[in-house]
Amino acid sequence: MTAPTTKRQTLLTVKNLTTSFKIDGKFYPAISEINLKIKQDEILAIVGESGCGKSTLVNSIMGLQDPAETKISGEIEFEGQDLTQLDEHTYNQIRGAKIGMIFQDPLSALDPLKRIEEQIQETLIYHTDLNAHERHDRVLDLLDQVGIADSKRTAHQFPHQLSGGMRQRVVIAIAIACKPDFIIADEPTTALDVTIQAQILDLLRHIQTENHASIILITHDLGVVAETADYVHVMYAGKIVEKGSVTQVFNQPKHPYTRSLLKSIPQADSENDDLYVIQGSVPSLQKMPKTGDAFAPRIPWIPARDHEEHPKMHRLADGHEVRCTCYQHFYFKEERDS
Ligand SMILES: Nc1ncnc2c1ncn2[C@@H]1O[C@H](COP(=O)(O)OP(=O)(O)OP(=O)(O)O)[C@@H](O)[C@H]1O
Repeated sequence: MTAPTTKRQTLLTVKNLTTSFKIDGKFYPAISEINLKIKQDEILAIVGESGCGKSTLVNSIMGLQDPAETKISGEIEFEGQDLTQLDEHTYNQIRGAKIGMIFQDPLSALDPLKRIEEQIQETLIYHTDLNAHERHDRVLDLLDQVGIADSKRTAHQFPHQLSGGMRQRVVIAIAIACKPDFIIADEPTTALDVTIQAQILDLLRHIQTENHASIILITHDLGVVAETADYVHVMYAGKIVEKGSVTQVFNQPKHPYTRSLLKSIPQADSENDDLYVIQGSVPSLQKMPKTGDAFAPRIPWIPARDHEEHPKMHRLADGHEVRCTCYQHFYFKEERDS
């Protein structure tokens, strides 16, 4: 983990971002009031369970949503440009060159009919002036960089001839081909075995240090956050409910959702192997309450008066913020019952 400093330059600033999807002719927000900053050389983890809006957030940053079905408001400032205002042509020049993307499932991210070399070369052809010879060298160099031992052989193979971990290394090679300042990794280890997961996380950390890249790491796994990130934003029902350094959030979690997530991580030294289960689920977009704390229905033993009607972010310490004042009154149900 990189020690947080305040001297680095801000690379990406998201201001008051809302992304809504059209469902049966009406727009419903999937994420709203999103404010975040990422500086050079930082790894920011976005964590939350399925449906809380993590992918919507990164797809909005990457401009990957269908404009006919999506409404975006707010600003996404990257290297002095507001990405929400870009046309498709300009976006294409940024994607791949300045922002690299690593997807969850390497198999669907790769073209099954093309050799690995051709797939890496495509990015180089689009974004660089390298000649064929230089591109070939760069492909081998990239495969070396992502820890593929026999780069010449792998360059010649098709995706189905590689293991899941090798395929994800290839996807990472494509993402870093043009040395982007910024990488978005959307659940990069979810489809992989536990031992391979650790290797891929090591690789991401290595790339961040070597290339001085900033990384947004999307995950539902707090273990991954603790291992890899400098900062963490916890999302619930389309909003950031807690943000801070990994140390702040892990040592002094405040929001009831963060505390529940942390309680769900199996403890190596605990005699109790049962996982803590947070009852309920993230509401669908049509059922999302317009006011009140969206997490309140999952902690019904906390009285309504302890939640804010329009929950705001509250500053707890430098960089550490929590949504809604309910954290001041929260306790786990078992604590009351015991
Ligand atoms: N194109 C779309 N049209 C309509 N609703 C959508 C669309 N994409 C996502 N949603 C809805 O937006 C909400 C957030 O989804 P999103 O995929 O961003 O969550 P997530 O946290 O990334 O979940 P997962 O971990 O399962 O990918 C969900 O309720 C989802 O059903």
